This record gives sequence, structure tokens and C-alpha cells, in this order.
Amino acid sequence: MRRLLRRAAASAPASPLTPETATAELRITGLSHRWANGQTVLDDCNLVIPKPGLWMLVGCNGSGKSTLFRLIAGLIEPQSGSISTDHQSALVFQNPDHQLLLPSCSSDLLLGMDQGLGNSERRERIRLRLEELGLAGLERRPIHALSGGQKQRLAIAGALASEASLLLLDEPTALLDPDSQSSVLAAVQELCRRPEAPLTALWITHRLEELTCADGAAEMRAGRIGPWMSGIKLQRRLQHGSSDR
Ligand SMILES: Nc1ncnc2c1ncn2[C@@H]1O[C@H](COP(=O)(O)OP(=O)(O)OP(=O)(O)O)[C@@H](O)[C@H]1O
Repeated sequence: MRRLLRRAAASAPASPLTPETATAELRITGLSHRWANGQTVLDDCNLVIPKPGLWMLVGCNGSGKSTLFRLIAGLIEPQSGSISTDHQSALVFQNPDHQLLLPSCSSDLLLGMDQGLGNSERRERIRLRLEELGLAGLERRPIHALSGGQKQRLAIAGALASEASLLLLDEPTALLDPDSQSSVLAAVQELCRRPEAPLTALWITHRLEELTCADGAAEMRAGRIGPWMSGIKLQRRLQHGSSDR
């Protein structure tokens, strides 16, 4: 398996992995980020995703959640600290219309696929990706004829078409009605809990009811990440206005 290790240029060169590092799906150590205007957005963040599953982050606007995702996805280089994972990551945004670029379901999935694959292999992968997101048989469906929930599930299928196994979902249900919200959440939950090759998903939400579906949940506050706890426990804490820190 590939292991990606991004660390700040100023820190020591990448060393052989310790056994402890090797078992985590994602390990973030001492990660800080400051914007050019001097604002510290992430302040010595530490996070370990110990196993595949659906892991949720909550935090008020501006607490640094999306910046953290951009660092994990490699869109920004760490200024200090390190990010280590075996997985290829892919981002899924709030609005699938910003992510779906081609006119039909299959053409959109093709875009993210390894261009070296043969036609039958591509067709089979498209079929599988659609099936696992509850979109079986919609290869030729124009994207404008999908519901909001179907579009978001297609965006997730697109992320997986690139062979990503670490999904970074940034408020993927914020624009959806309750039924579509449930369909997206259930689809991701199933992918994260399937017996074979379960995915690891990190999911940002402001919808506290979603926390009950998480395998673990943590709060981001002023650029720091709190400890993992059960989604129900974090939900209760936030509803009652208390916090660990
Ligand atoms: N490219 C940038 N340059 C300067 N500041 C930025 C940049 N991107 C984000 N910020 C600032 O960093 C802070 C954190 O932004 P971020 O988008 O990570 O927060 P968030 O927790 O995802 O918020 P929200 O819940 O509103 O999406 C904000 O104050 C934002 O204005």
C-alpha cells in the first residue's frame, strides 16, 4: 500500500514509519497553519483515525474544518506538523453541482478514472460505483435529471472512481432535504461498514442529528481538534452547551 507522508519542510526528513503510525488510517501530528494575513487557523492539531469507518467533525463557522480537509487532500502544504496516511483521499463538497462536470452519470465517472483502463474494465467499474451508491442502471441518465440526493451520491461515486479510499466530505448534506440527507448518509455508512475493503470517511457536519451515525465524533474549536467520542455523547454535549475544552 502507498503511504503518503506530508510534513512541514522545516521538520526532520521523513523517517521509517513506526509500527504505531502504520496501523492508523490517518494520523495528523502537531499540524498548524497560519494564513498570509497572520491568522492562525489550525493550532497544533492532532488526530488519529484508528480504523475504517465514518468519523465526524463538528465546529462553528471558521473553526478551521475545511482548511484541515484541504491540508489532508494535499491542496495546501503543511507549515508545521505532519499528515500521514496509506490512502488516496478525495473531497466531496456541499454542492454537487460544483463537482459534477459532464452531462451523464457514466461520463462523469469516467472523468475520474485511470485513463489507462480498457473499455470493458471501465464499464464494469462504472457499474459497480453506481451500484454501491444506490444508482444502479443510471449510466445514461443526464445529470440534470437527478435529484439532489442522487447528485450527491454520484459525486461520491466520482470520488471513489479515482480509487480514493479516504473520503473527505465537507457538509455533504447541507443542501439536501431530510430524505436525500438520509440516503446520502446511509450510502456512506454502508461503504464504511462493508466487510470487504471498508472505506474511511471523515465527514464535516453542522447537523447534530447526523452525529448518531458516526463511529466517532470530535469537535473543532478555534483551530484545535478535541478528542474522539461517541457521536451521541458529542451531540448531547453540544446540545447542552458544554465542551471538554
Ligand atoms: N485562502 C484563505 N486565505 C485567508 N484566510 C482564509 C482562507 N481560507 C479560509 N480562510 C479563513 O480561515 C478561517 C477558517 O476557515 P475554514 O473554511 O477552514 O473554516 P470552517 O470551519 O470550514 O468554516 P465553515 O463551517 O463556515 O465552513 C476563516 O476565518 C476563513 O476566513
